[in-house]
Amino acid sequence: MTEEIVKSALSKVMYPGFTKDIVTFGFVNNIEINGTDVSVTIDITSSAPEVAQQLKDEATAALKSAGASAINCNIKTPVIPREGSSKGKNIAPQIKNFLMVSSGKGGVGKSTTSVNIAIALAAQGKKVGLLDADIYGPNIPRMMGVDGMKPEVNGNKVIPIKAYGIEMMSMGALMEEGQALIWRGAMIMKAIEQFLRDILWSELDVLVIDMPPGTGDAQLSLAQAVPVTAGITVTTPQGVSLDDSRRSLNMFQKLDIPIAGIVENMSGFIAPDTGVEYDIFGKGTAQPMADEFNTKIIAEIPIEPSIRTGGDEGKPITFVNPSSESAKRYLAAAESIWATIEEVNANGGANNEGVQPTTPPGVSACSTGAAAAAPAPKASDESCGTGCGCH
Ligand SMILES: Nc1ncnc2c1ncn2[C@@H]1O[C@H](COP(=O)(O)OP(=O)(O)OP(=O)(O)O)[C@@H](O)[C@H]1O
Repeated sequence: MTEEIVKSALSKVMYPGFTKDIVTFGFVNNIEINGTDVSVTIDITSSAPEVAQQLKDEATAALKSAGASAINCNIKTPVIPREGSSKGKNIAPQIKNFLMVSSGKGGVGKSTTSVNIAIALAAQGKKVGLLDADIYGPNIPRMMGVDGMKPEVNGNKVIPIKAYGIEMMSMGALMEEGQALIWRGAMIMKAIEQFLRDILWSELDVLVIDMPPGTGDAQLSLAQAVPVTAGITVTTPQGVSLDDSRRSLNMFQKLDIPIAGIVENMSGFIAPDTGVEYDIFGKGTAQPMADEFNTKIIAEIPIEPSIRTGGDEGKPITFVNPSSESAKRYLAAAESIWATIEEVNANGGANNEGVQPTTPPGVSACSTGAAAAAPAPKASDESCGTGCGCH
């Protein structure tokens, strides 16, 4: 037996429900050969016992017909979070933690923050996904250097794009530009649910989610679909931005999302020639708001030209220049966020039971115009299909 023979045998084993084999998916690891004895580990993304059993049977049969005698086929499945580590509805249980990145208004640097925090968390050894749920202005693909790249679709699942060591998916990578601009209510809910259910995310330590600006349907849908472990809000130091950010923090409270802190972005300016820091929009002005919400400023990120060029060119500063002042601040913010996530989990985990739709007996929760117009759910459906979360 050789590694080539083993791989060729296993490449005949399709992943259940897909038209692609387990070798192409990259699920086959640790091939050990001793004469005709073969030991392999198959690392899968499903935690369903029947999938593991089917793969074990098919892989063992394939190896046997390729000439192996003693076969040890170890199927590794994702660890489902401990009972009690989070509560309520969770349509993406292979993801351990969810971090919602919000802002009161557009253009304050929410996507820039999401990208750099995601990269910082990955640099600190976490398995990270980055979901661009800013359906109205999906610019994460450009910032991650994968603009225009279409993800691979397999069956009815989409495989996340990989960049800078993290898994990424964006509405921008799935549809034509501007297509989502008129989306409202039920369509947004459906899109958010699909991002979580129909994307083949691996077993992640954390999914960083870049939300659309403001406090609307997308935020509510996300909070109802998964227990969000922590939320951060991004603001600039000007009073008008702070007012809007207050609404964001209020929303976290209403949705039972633990607040991990505030990123004050464009906080001062570091002159690239001298390194001297100047106040432009102000600096430290978010502190009273942090006190009001019993949270903290986890980073003051200055206006730095290389943050913008890094975004435009798809070269995030935290990856390409981790020793820069701004990158150090993103890394410190990521540490602080992780500490909050651990604290939340140590205290029973996130819980979205309180934000599920409540329905008086005999009345459908699908009471919005768009949802009411949707086809009636079949008895076997997991949900009514409108994403209203009523089942
Ligand atoms: N600290 C910073 N220094 C320099 N440029 C920055 C900084 N933060 C963000 N930018 C730039 O400001 C612009 C807006 O940032 P970004 O797209 O991250 O904002 P946003 O809040 O996600 O906007 P929207 O929600 O409207 O999509 C981008 O060109 C980005 O590169």
